[in-house]
Amino acid sequence: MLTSPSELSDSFVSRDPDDDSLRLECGVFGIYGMEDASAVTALGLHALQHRGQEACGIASCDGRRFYTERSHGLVSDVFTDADLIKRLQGHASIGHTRYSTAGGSHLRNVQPMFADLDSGGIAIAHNGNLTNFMFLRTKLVAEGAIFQSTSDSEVILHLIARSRSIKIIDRFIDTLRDIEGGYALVAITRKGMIGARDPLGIRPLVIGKLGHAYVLASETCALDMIGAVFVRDVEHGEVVQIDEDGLKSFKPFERKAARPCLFEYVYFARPDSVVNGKSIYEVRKAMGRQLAIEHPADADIVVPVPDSGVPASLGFSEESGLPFELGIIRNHYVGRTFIQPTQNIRDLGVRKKHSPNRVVLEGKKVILIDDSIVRGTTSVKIVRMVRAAGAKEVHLRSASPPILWPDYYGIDMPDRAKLLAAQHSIEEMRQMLECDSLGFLSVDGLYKAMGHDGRNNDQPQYTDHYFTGDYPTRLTDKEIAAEAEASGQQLSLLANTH
Ligand SMILES: O=P(O)(O)OC[C@H]1O[C@H](OP(=O)(O)OP(=O)(O)O)[C@H](O)[C@@H]1O
Ligand SMILES: NC(=O)CC[C@H](N)C(=O)O
Ligand SMILES: [Mg+2]
Repeated sequence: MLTSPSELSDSFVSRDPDDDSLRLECGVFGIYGMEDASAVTALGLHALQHRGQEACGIASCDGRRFYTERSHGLVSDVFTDADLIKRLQGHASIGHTRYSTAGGSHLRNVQPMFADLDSGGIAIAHNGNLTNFMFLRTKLVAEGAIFQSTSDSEVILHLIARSRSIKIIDRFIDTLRDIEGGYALVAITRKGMIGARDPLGIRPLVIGKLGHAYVLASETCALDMIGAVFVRDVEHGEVVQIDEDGLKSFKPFERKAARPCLFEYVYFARPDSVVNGKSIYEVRKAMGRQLAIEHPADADIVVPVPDSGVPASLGFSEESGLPFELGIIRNHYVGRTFIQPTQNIRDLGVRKKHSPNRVVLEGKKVILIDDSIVRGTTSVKIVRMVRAAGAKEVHLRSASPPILWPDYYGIDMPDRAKLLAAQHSIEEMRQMLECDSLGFLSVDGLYKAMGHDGRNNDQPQYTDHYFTGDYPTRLTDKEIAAEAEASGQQLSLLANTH
C-alpha cells in the first residue's frame, strides 16, 4: 500500500540531528542572449549556493527545444563537467538552488520546472512560498489537473497553462493575479525570459547585463560572480519581459508600498550583496552598532558567532570601542549529512561546526554576538563552549529582535512551539542559554540600522512578521490547513521519486 505523509508534513527534509539552525530559502538566476548560457548559469548559481543547499537545477533553451537537469546536492557537485554546455544548450537559461519550504526534498520537487504549453514550452524557477498554494492546488486537482510534484511552484505552471490569454506575458500576469505570498520568479520560453517579483517585493530579484545579455538573479553577488553589471532591482509587483527587442516592464498590480523581507538583511543575503539599494554588509554593521547602544556590557572582547554574526560584531566593536576577536572558528567543510551513530559521537559533534579559540577566550569577559536566535540550539552550544574554553563571563547579544512568529514566504522557520522567544521571557531565555546577560536588538533599533527613524507602524517599511506577527498578505492556506489536516487529506499518494 502506498502511504505518504500529508502535504502539511511533507515539508520534511532530512537534517543532521545536531543542525537545528535556521535554514535558507532558494536562489534563482536567469540569462538571456548569451552563447552557452547554461555555463554562465552554473557560475551564477555558485554565488547563490548560500540560499539553498538541498538541490539545484538548470534549464536552457536554444529557441526551439528545452533542456533541463535537476539533482540533489550542491552546484559544485552537480554541475561540474565541461559537457554541461553540450547537454544544456542554448542562448537562454535559468537556474535554481533549493531549500524546500513547500513539498518535500524529493527530486520531483526540484526546480526549474518545465511544462509544455499549447503555445510552446516554459521553464520556471521560484524563490519564495505561496500562501494560497494548497487552496489553488485543491481547486486545480478538482478540475482535472495532474500534478507531477508536491511543490507550491508547480501551481504557477498549471495556472499559466490554463490562462485564456494569447500572449505568454499575459498568461504569466493572469497567473500572478491568482497567487498570494512571496515570490521572485524567472522563466524562459522559446522567445525570451520573464522575471517577476511579488506585489510587496518580499523576495529579492535584480537585473544585470553581461555585454548585450540580460541577467536576472536573487542577489547582486551572482552578477559579480559572472562579471555582469548591476542595472537595477526588479521593482515590487513588476514583471519584466526580455527578448531580442530588449527589456519591457509591466506593472499589473494595484500599486502598494513595498515591504521587502527584513530577514534578507539580517541573515539570508550574502554580505557582499546589495539588496534594494542597501549593502548587506553595511546594514549588518549598523545593526551591531545599534545593538551596542541598546545593550552595552562591561566586557573585554566582542566575539562573533560565525558566519552571519560577523558584520554585526564588527559594528558592535566599533561602537563600544571593545576589540573584535575571532573567539570561535567555523569549520566550512562540515557536511549536513553527518551520521552520529552514538550519543557519545553526537556530543563530540557539537564542535564539528564551531570550535572555541581558547587563546582568545581564556579569562575574558566575552560579548558573544549572533545575528539571530531561533530555537536557541546554536546559542546554548556556543555559550557552553566559550565558557568551557575559559571565558569568565558570557554576554549574549542578538543583532535582531526576538523571533516570535514563523515565516510563510520562503524561510524555513519552526512553528511557534519551537521558537525560543515565543515560549519564554528574556530572563527565562538567559537562564536556558546559560549566559550572564542577554540582549536583543529592538524592532525600532533594527529599522534605525536600516536607515529609518524607526518602524512606521502605519505603513511599515519592511515585512517584519517574525518579530511582530504583522503578516503582510493573507495566509489563505494557514486558514484552511487545520481543516485539511483534520480530514487527513493527502496531496499525493506517491511516497517518493528518485
Ligand atoms: O537559534 P538557532 O535555531 O540555533 O538558529 C540561529 C542560528 O542559525 C543561523 O546560523 P546558521 O548556522 O544557519 O548559518 P551561518 O553560519 O550563516 O550563521 C543564525 O545565524 C544563528 O546562528
Ligand atoms: N525556499 C524557497 O524559496 C523554496 C521555493 C519553493 N517554495 C520550493 O519549496 O521549492
Ligand atoms: Mg549563525
